Amino acid sequence: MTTTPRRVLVTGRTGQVGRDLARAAWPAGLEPVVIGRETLDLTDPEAAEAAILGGDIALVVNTAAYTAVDAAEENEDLATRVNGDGPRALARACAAAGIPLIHLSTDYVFDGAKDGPYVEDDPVRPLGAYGRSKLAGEEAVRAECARHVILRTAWVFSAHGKNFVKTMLRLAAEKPALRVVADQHGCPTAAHDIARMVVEIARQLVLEGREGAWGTYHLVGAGPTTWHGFASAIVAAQSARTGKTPPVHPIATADYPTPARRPANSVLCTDKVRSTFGVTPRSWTDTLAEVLADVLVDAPVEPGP
Ligand SMILES: NC(=O)C1=CN([C@@H]2O[C@H](COP(=O)(O)OP(=O)(O)OC[C@H]3O[C@@H](n4cnc5c(N)ncnc54)[C@H](OP(=O)(O)O)[C@@H]3O)[C@@H](O)[C@H]2O)C=CC1
Ligand SMILES: Cc1cn([C@H]2C[C@H](O)[C@@H](COP(=O)(O)OP(=O)(O)O[C@H]3O[C@@H](C)C(=O)[C@@H](O)[C@H]3O)O2)c(=O)[nH]c1=O
Ligand SMILES: [Mg+2]
Repeated sequence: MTTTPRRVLVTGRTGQVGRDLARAAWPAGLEPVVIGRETLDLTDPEAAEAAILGGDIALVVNTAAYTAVDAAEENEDLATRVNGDGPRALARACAAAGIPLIHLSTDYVFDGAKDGPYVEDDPVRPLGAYGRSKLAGEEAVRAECARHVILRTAWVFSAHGKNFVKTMLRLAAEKPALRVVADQHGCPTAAHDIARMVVEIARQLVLEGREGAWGTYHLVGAGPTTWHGFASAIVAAQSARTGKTPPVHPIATADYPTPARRPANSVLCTDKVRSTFGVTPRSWTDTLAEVLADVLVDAPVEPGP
């Protein structure tokens, strides 16, 4: 006997996580419907209703967001409309349709002053406009849709889109040396690893009808590092292929001025998501190797002069 698969609406089709959710291995009972801005612009609350109500949807996964951290300082209104008001409209529509919402958030809701990994109920205090806008989204989701799973992830990388890995590959090809901050600690996370775990959580919520696990979870790659540590690993892997090894100099945050302030420590503890959903985030060193292989197949990085 076959049953009709349950439809899971995924936003952010062109984004890192949305793209990998489209490519992920979904169980037979779930059918991802991955949509982009042209179908659901998060700044249009009526679009959220239209996409969810009457769409025969069993779950929504919201990966779409305004993610330009520095630009958000000058565009906080737009960032807040996309990251705060957009999720509010989605959450309202989910509640009206009687379905749960998985919503992605960020380590940048924390101020970075904690000594040690952040747990889910640690106090939040974003340092910048992007973090404030994402915090507004978390609060709106909690207020509007009781059946929610908020997943805070961090330092997302993939072979596609804009991310730190792609930036470092480009700089390593162009520059004789790199300078990267060594006093900001966090957890690099591969988009395909997020996608794999989101699918498993979706399976439990929809196919097992799991109730009672609603709330906020940290979901990041295993193995804390610094941006300098991350950059060094990227460049080392790259130089094994190109034979070029530009040095990666550790610098202080003060020596790399940016419009947005970033947390000095945003290492997240993943015990809660592991014990609740039985998912195990993979080491970023392993997933980095997979992403680099993908980058080089898709768009070989030119060697520098
Ligand atoms: N990237 C990172 O390092 C981190 C990301 N996160 C969170 O994880 C989630 C996924 O991030 P990631 O995949 O990297 O994001 P990307 O920046 O790769 O993609 C963002 C997506 O959001 C879409 N989007 C932007 N504005 C709108 C809008 N007004 N209406 C509809 N869609 C819109 C973009 O569409 P378009 O192509 O049309 O612009 C794109 O598909 C986000 O919630 C983000 O805040 C959390 C921690 C780290
Ligand atoms: C390019 C470059 C950056 N840096 C620093 C700047 C900054 O402190 C750090 C990371 O820079 P990026 O701008 O790539 O990363 P950033 O945009 O801060 O990445 C963040 O994006 C949002 C969406 C999130 O939610 C966060 O989890 C996080 O992934 O590296 C250097 O030190 N040297 C360099 O050459
Ligand atoms: Mg950035």
